[in-house]
Amino acid sequence: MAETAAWEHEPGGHPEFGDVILGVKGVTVGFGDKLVLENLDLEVYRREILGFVGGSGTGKSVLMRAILGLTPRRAGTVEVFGCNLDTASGEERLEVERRWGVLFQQGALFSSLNVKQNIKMPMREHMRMSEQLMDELALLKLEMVGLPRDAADKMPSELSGGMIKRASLARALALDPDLVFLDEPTSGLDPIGAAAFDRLIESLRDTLGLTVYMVTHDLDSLHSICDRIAVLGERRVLINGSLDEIMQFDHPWVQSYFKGERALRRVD
Ligand SMILES: Nc1ncnc2c1ncn2[C@@H]1O[C@H](COP(=O)(O)OP(=O)(O)OP(=O)(O)O)[C@@H](O)[C@H]1O
Repeated sequence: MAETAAWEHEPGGHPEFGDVILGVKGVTVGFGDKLVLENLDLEVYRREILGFVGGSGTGKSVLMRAILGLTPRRAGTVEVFGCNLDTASGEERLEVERRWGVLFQQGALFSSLNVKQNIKMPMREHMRMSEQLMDELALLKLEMVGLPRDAADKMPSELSGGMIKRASLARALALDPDLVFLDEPTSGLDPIGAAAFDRLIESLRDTLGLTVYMVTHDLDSLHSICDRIAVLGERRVLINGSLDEIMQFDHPWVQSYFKGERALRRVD
């Protein structure tokens, strides 16, 4: 894993969870005359699994893309590993990018590359390594996410939905990141596949010390692996806290989401 910067050991983190790995302050994003996010604040702490929820179209993906620098912000700052992404030099920004991995909603594997080539892409982009070393590392990542070796030579079109998610996660882990962004990692998986994927995320957090930012609609994931939940609504984070704290929060969307018919039908 990459070395941690000195600032990360400085005091000032969350009393329960630890240092701030991702700090979003006053972020505003809009398209034309429509504001999607306004003056939004959010912190993500070291080694936690943060579940990020909100109604459809509230801006969860937009926020993730704004943090990653793929969608422009109209205001606000984003600090990752203590590095302000607006004032960072090109080299500092690259260093931050080497320390995060991203799993996009549809997996977003390159359809013309096989699984191994997909996993090697970030290595090729960011590191200078021999082809043989990249091959070996790619196979290691496959093993980490529970895919068989022979998946390496398969094209994305030959994979099941669950295998695509795992292959995409293997690519997100290619550079041994400290922070991973997961956009609806269990969507499209059957309940058994989704539960297995949850366990995988949790065990990677435990063994690799990852910090996980996970956009999800999956009530089971929120219940079973998230340490903290943030709820997006009305263009900002309405509340963040433990599941119990969120469930006490008197807001119509929160109440119907966490205590509605589907929530009550969940079997623990
Ligand atoms: N590039 C864009 N141009 C214009 N509008 C956009 C763009 N990207 C997103 N939006 C709008 O921003 C709003 C938030 O979209 P976003 O995809 O972030 O929602 P979401 O919370 O992730 O929804 P879901 O849970 O359904 O995936 C939507 O109204 C969407 O149409």
